[in-house]
Parts: sequence; C-alpha cells; structure tokens
Amino acid sequence: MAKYIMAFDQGTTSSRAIIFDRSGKIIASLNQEFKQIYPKPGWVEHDPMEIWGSQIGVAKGVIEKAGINPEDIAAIGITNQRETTVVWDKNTGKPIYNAIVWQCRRTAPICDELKNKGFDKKIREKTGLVVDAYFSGTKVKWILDNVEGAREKAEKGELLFGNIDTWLIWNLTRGNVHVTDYSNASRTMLFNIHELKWDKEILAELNIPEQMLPEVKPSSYVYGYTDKSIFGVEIPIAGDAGDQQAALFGQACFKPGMAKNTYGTGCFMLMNTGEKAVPSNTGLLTTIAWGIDGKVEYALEGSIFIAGAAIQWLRDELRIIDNSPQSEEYALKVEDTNGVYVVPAFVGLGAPYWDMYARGTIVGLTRGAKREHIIRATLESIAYQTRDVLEAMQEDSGIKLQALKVDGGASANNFLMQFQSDILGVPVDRPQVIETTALGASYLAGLAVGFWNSKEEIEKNWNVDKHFEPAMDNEKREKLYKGWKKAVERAMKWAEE
Ligand SMILES: Nc1ncnc2c1ncn2[C@@H]1O[C@H](COP(=O)(O)OP(=O)(O)O)[C@@H](O)[C@H]1O
Ligand SMILES: O=P(O)(O)OC[C@H](O)CO
Repeated sequence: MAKYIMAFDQGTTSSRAIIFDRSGKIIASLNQEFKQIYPKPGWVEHDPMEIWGSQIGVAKGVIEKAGINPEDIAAIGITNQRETTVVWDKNTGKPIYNAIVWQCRRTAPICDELKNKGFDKKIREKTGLVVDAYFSGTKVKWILDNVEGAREKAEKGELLFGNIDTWLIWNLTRGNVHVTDYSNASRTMLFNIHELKWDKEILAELNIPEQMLPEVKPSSYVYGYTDKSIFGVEIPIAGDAGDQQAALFGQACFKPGMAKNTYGTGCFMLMNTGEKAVPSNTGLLTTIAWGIDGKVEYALEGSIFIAGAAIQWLRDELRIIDNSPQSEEYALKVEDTNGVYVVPAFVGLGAPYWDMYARGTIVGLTRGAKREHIIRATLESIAYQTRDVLEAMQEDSGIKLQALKVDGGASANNFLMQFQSDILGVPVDRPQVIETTALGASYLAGLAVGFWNSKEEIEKNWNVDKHFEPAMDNEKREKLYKGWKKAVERAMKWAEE
C-alpha cells in the first residue's frame, strides 16, 4: 500500500512540494521561487506557465529527493495562493494574460463603482466578502474588458477561468478536469456562500459568463488523476483548499472557536465557526473553511496583505539584510524601535481597515534611527497587524482567545513570536510542523482516499514545538499599540486621487 501523500503548496512567492508520511512527518520538501512581475505601482502579476513549470518541477524533484517511486504516493493534495486569477484558452491551454495576483490593486476603480452603486452590501451578504481589489471577480472582469477579443471568446465558451488550484488540476489532468473547491470558490466574490452556487446576479453585474467558471466540489474528494505522461502512473488528486483554509485544517482547528495565524507573504488569521456563517461587523471576512463529510464549514478571517513580504522588502529592495532569518539577529541588537513604526501598506491595507489606497510609511524617524530600528519595526508591524485582526475577531465571535496557534515561514522567527505574544497578551503556540498549509492539503487528500480515516486520527499528529508566554506589562503594551494606530492613520488614503 502506498505510504505517502504529496502536497503541492503553490504560494505567492514560491512553489513547494512536500511528501508526508502517515504520522504527518515531512519526508522531503522542495521549493522554488518564481518571478514577481510589477508592471506598474500597485500592480502584481505572475506567469501562469512559470507557476505550472515550477510546481511540476519541484513535484518531480521531491520524489527523487525522498528516494521513493511515484507508486508510493497514495494521493496528491493541492493548496494555493488564493484569489490569484488565470484566464486561459480552452483549446490551446495557453493563458490569455498573466495571472493577476491577489495583491494587485488595478481593479480598485471597478470596486469603487460597485460601492458607489451600493452593490457592495449585496456582495457582502451573498459572498461574506468586503468589496476589494483583493478578490478574483473584478480581476476576471478586467481581463475580459482589457484583453483584445477576450469577451467574445468567453461568450463563445472558449475561455476558462480558474484560481491557481484549478489551473494546476487542469494541467495535471491535461485539460480533462476544470474544478475548484468550496474554500477557493468562496474567495472569488462570485460565489454565494449560503446557497453554495455561483451567483447569477453578481456574474451579471460584472458581466462574466458563467460557462467560464469551474465546477465546485468538496475539499476532500477525488477530482481526477494525474495524466500518465507526468509521473508515469496515474495519481489521484484528492484534496484542494485555499492555503489559509488548508493551514486551519493542518493545525487541526476542527472545532468552532479554534483559530490559527499563518505568517507567510501575508498573514491570515482564521477562526473556525463550524456550520454557521458568522457575519462580521468589524471588517473581517466570512469565508468557507472547507467542504468535507457532506457539509460545508465556515470561518471568520482577518487578511493582512503584507507580513513576510515586508522582510523580503528589507532584503531585496532596501538591502539591509541578506536573508530573512537575519531580521531576528538585527532586531535583537536594539532594545526597542526608538519610536520608529513601519506600516507596510505596500498594496493597501486589508482587514480590518480595507483601504485600497493606503501605502507604506515609516514614521517616528529621528537622527538616531538606525537600520536595526527599521528592521525591528518591520517585524513588529506584523505583530501589530495581527493584534488589529485578533481584536476584531474576538468582537465578532464573542470568543476570547486562550492561545494562538501559529505557522508559516515567518513563524520561525522567535523574536517575532515573543513580541506577538507580548503585544496580544495571549500565549502563542508554534507546532513542530510549521508547513501546516501543505499538511492540511495532505490531510484533505488522505481522508478522501482512506489513507487517514478520521479527523481524530489527524488531531493526534499535532505537537507543540515552542510555547511563548506574554512577558510585557499592560501599560507598555497599550502605549506601543496606541503608537501603531497613530502610524496607521498616517498611511491611510495616501494614493487616493
Ligand atoms: N526567520 C524569518 N524571519 C522573518 N521572516 C521570515 C523568516 N523566514 C521566512 N520569513 C518570511 O516568510 C515568508 C515565507 O513564508 P512561506 O510560508 O513560505 O510564505 P508563502 O507561502 O507566502 O510563499 C517570506 O516572506 C519570508 O520573508
Ligand atoms: O502565499 P501566501 O501563503 O501568503 O497566501 C496568500 C493568500 O492565500 C492570499 O489570500
């Protein structure tokens, strides 16, 4: 019997493949960064062919690295950067435009129009989302409106739309399967999360033909098999979930009230709300966590657009660190930020502010401000943004969080995790496997093919690596946080015409 599950974790900055065994342990992992395309300020694109190429490259590579055969893999689970939009030609399989990335702000004017008409309230009710350039709907509209001939072709049924999960599955099956899962569909701004179907009224408003949309399936389900030409054998593709929902699953947050925060490119806090879609009054999103066991479960989400990406900015643009882990070393060289705050609103601000026109800012600079202070303030900004969403979440759910489960690349930073615990006044628990996104996708796939039998079996795999206790006094915590709120005010509405 096959002994492993392979996860594809197609993230914003890299494509990763990980092989897990039955105990949820990583056997091998392979990662490849790919090109970020910034055609104009605030615009972000990826090349879908590069995404497919890098993902299949690491998949083949990781099988070799693990020293196993494709036959040893019981199933593949897919998880992906969400919202990022690909439109391709059904006949040639070629994208008609680059993927418009979730961070891209180009459709802010379309969103403003929807708001001016008052259509945003309807969208909020039906999809659980706030109208924002973040989601796929306005990105699809933009492609149909701006790529020559696209609308005619879409109306003739010649174009397909998909998020990255759909794009990968379509390629893995050589164009035989055009699907997505409930969690990804709930991020398009086109899906009615209560009726569980594409919403005709929203599609009409955005002028998007329904025939280009994928079929929506559960998150744990055999969607199809990889074409034999890829791995030499047909492997079932049995799990599909947006990366943040997959991380919630991978953290075994199966019961209402359980929450996790993932520190990757962005930072996303999700709380399981069970079979109830809890509306938010504080700027959080109501979203589908997953569809499994014949039902759909929901989550409340606080989406922070820039977290680890700010550390990459220190490395790649400011060039004041050589690598991400070095940020911790520099942050610890100083006692505090010397009054400096960095608000990394590079692509606007997500929850709970939802300001598409906010832009990054550094405030509180004095003649004594050093690079260590800026590095530390950048790390601290991730923790402050998390506090913003945690407060909103506690208000919406009426639940006071006892501890926060963390994961994702930047959760490896001990300084950041301690400061996080300090600024929240809540303990932080980091599990042994911080690749919970990939782990969650594996669990979903494994459950569909009987590799694992129940969520209870999975829960037992969760083990803590490090526990962080708050160590800051309340007065200091509140003073620092007040400074952050003031800094955010300075960043808001900056790019508004
Ligand atoms: N030790 C660290 N300290 C701070 N940030 C880190 C550290 N290690 C990784 N990161 C950041 O985490 C991100 C990568 O995390 P990952 O979970 O792989 O993200 P994604 O899935 O969004 O590509 C990068 O933005 C990187 O800068
Ligand atoms: O690439 P990540 O892991 O930062 O995740 C991106 C999110 O899915 C965007 O909603």
